[in-house]
Amino acid sequence: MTTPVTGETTARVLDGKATASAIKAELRTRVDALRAQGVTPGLGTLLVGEDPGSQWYVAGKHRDCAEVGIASIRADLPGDATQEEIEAAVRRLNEDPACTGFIVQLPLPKGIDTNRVLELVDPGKDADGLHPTNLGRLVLRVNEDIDSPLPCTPRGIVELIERHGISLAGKEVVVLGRGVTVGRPIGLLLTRRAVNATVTLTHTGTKELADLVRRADVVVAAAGVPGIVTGDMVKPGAVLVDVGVSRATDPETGRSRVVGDVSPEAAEVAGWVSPNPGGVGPMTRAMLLANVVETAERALAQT
Ligand SMILES: Nc1nc2c(c(=O)[nH]1)N[C@@H](CN(C=O)c1ccc(C(=O)N[C@@H](CCC(=O)O)C(=O)O)cc1)CN2
Repeated sequence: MTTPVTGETTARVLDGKATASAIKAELRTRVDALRAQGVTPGLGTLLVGEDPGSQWYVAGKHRDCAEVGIASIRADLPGDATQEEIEAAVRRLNEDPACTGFIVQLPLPKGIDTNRVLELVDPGKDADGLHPTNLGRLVLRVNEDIDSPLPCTPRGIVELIERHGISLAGKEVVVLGRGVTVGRPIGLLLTRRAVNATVTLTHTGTKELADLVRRADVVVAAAGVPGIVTGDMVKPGAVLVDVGVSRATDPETGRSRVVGDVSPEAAEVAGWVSPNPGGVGPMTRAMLLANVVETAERALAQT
């Protein structure tokens, strides 16, 4: 038997913007302490191509860095950059002492071997927590502290839920989507002893999706399918975390807007819901900063 997280009919908001702001204020203090000891954390970004979304995300990451006192290093390559040119840029960031952590903005252009690029990143500088070594630690360290970066979006989702006073221990979580940045790693994080949730990972081959979602105390919707979580699929009081980022033109304004995986009716049945935008996105950005600060703190502790 599972218990709904709340019994209310009007969903409360998992406010990612406010939570991210609070985390950034905490990080600012930690960055000041590092700088006082002669260490300036520096985030590098590698952006390939001119995709407007990716450009916007990367610009946001550098604005966030400025806010908390982290230095910024940008490496931008044109959309027709070759595999070799991209790999050379990764090597330069690996070797740059000013860059204490960096990310390769995803997706990379078609034809580029993304796994080969990500595997070249120095695991000690992997600010996204997506290097096989760091993902491997997440697999292996079920019960101990993990002294390496965690994937930003999964970590942000757990923080967002827990900082709203919701315990995940013993909860049934259904995840929609098996992508590398969210769906696959979040189960590893949620099933660590410190969190202790029970997780079902669903994907395009899953049968009876609606029945599985209906049992869930917490739904993490990262399928990238607009409105895939409908009202009839949601247990009253459940926690809905909307990770989907699809784009649609607003019929009233003619402007492009974000459409999530959670339909508006589903949000009415839930106990808690993350707005989209304003939920998981700001938390992803805050967790990237946390990874950079923690890497610098660990390096200082080892000197
Ligand atoms: N190397 C990585 N690439 C990508 C990641 C990632 O974590 N690492 N995730 C996404 C993009 N992403 C960060 O890079 C990201 C997406 C969205 C947001 C965000 O704050 N979104 C806003 C809304 C923005 C809008 O209106 O379009 C929000 O949710 O409020 C931040 C980061 C893929 N690539």
